This record gives sequence, C-alpha cells and structure tokens, in this order.
Amino acid sequence: MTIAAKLSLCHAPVTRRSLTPIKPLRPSSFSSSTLQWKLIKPNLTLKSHNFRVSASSSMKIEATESSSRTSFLDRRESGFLHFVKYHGLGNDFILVDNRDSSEPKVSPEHAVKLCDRNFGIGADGVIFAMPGINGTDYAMRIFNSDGSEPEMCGNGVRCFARFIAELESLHGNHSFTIHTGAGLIVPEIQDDGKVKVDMGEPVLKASEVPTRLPANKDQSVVKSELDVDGVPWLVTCVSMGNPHCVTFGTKGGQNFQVDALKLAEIGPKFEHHAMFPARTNTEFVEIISPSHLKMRVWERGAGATLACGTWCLCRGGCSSS
Ligand SMILES: N[C@@H](CCC[C@H](N)C(=O)O)C(=O)O
Repeated sequence: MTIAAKLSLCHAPVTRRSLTPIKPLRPSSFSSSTLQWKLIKPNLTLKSHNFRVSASSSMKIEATESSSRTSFLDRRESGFLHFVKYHGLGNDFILVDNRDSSEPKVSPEHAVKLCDRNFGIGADGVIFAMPGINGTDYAMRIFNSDGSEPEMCGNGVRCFARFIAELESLHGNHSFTIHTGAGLIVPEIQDDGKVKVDMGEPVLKASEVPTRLPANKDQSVVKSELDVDGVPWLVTCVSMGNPHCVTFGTKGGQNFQVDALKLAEIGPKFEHHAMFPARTNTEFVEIISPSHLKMRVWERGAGATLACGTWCLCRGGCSSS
C-alpha cells in the first residue's frame, strides 16, 4: 500500500556514514505486490519542535488509477518534503525522493519522530532514494525507527524499487542497480508490478554475522545455546548483510508457540545481548508443519514488525544448516 502526503521540516545537516564497497551477490529471490493509495486534501498540521507534518484530518483516502499515479509526486511546494508511504507485507516505510542529494533530507533524530505511530506519520523506518555510487543507478539508505542505520532491508528494497518505478514513470519489466550498505542489489520489476530481488546468499560465518557466540559448525553458530536471563535458547546466527538470530525455542522446550511469547519483553534482551556486538534482528519460529512455519520478529532498531524480508533468506540458511 502506498500513501502519499507531504511534510515540512528544518533540514538539519546529517553526517554521512561511509557505505561498504559493492560486493557482487549471488541469486536468491522473493517477491510480493503492493497496492496504491493516495492521501488527498492535506489540511491538518502537526507541529513539533523542528518539523511539521501535514495530513488529511478527514483521512479521506482514495485508490489511485495506475494511469494517474504521478500527480501527487509532481506537486513540489517549496518548504515541504514530500514522502510516500509503502509497505511490504505490513513492514512499512516512509520513502523520500533524495535523488538530488547524497545527504539524507531527514536526520536520524527526525526519522525517529516521523516513525512515531502516535505523534508522527508512523513507520518501521525511513528510506531514501539517492544518487548511485560506484556506477550504480541508485543508492538506498534507511534509518530504522530508532534512528539507527541498517545495512540492508529486504522489504524496504522492494518498496524502493516500486518507488523508483513511480518516480521515473517506468512501466513493464525493468531492472536497475542499487548500492546498499550490504552491497549491490538488483531488483527486477516484473510485468505484473511485483518486485523480485536478488539478495545473495546467507552468510553464517560467526565473525561476519557478527556474533561472539563460539562457532560450533564450519565457523558458524548453529543451534547454539544463548543464555537469556538464565534460559538457554537454541539459536542460529545468520547475516543477510544485516544480523539475524533465528530460534526455534529453548533447549529441551516442547511445542514452542510464538503467540504465547511476550515479544516486547524478550525481544530487546536478544537485540542488546552481549553476544551480538552490532545488536541483532531476532526471529522466533514455530514449526506448524514441514511446509509451514509461523514467525514473529523483533527487529533491531524497530522492535516488533509485521514482516522481515531479509529473514526469508535466513530461513534458507537455517534449514540448509
Ligand atoms: N524489515 C527489514 C529489516 C530492516 C532492518 C533491520 N531493522 C536492521 O536493523 O537490520 C527487512 O525486511 O529485511
């Protein structure tokens, strides 16, 4: 789903972090579709210390026709930063057209405020479509809702690809190159509008995830014990450019049910565990059947979210190990 609106804010200088060199990635993919919506008649202004959000007080929302989708993005009132809201499976993002600058138009501190679900727009993160680096067509940067900057975001990159198609009026099958903190990503927009992304192979080497848990299989951490408040969880550590800790439950535990989990309590204990020097995303997984898993995620820097794209690839890493 896409919601378009506008906001004005004082542009604070943002310190750019250097991105890692582009690494070629090998193929693996996932895809999904998005719906298009447009927020109309902005007439409510929320003021805070240093930014302002305009939105519709009546929240009249109408579906846009694919033929007239560019109208909102064409309106460029000065002093306002335009954004569009997209989601991938409920993992939602504020997308900002940053193609004219290599500095994000929103600082990490502002991103925190914009992502606030009560006092801001509400999102899991803010994504910037930026000029390409090292010969790529575009660069993607993202701030989590806590203002931290992840290397990569699977659902985010799919939203990014649809956003670029919207901005550049691309129709039909298209592919382009995106520089991310996790290397080169090449999404393919298919004829039906779905986005297919080559996200590379999961990395299991402990030092590269990174995790301080001792490797127990081919330099990897596979079904190892992680002590969380005295409870031994069995975890497998994987990187998809960003760190993930996947668990199917505790040692000796039976019938792990993710719905019974107090996610907001246990999630931060994994995220900030001393064994994860770069913090971690954690996926709690219940096996429903050999072909059906149920997963709840606690994302680094964003907390409980409805979905996680990079996890989909971790799943492959965990099952193959
Ligand atoms: N939701 C994402 C992951 C976003 C980044 C994550 N919060 C992190 O800090 O690594 C996805 O779809 O992959």
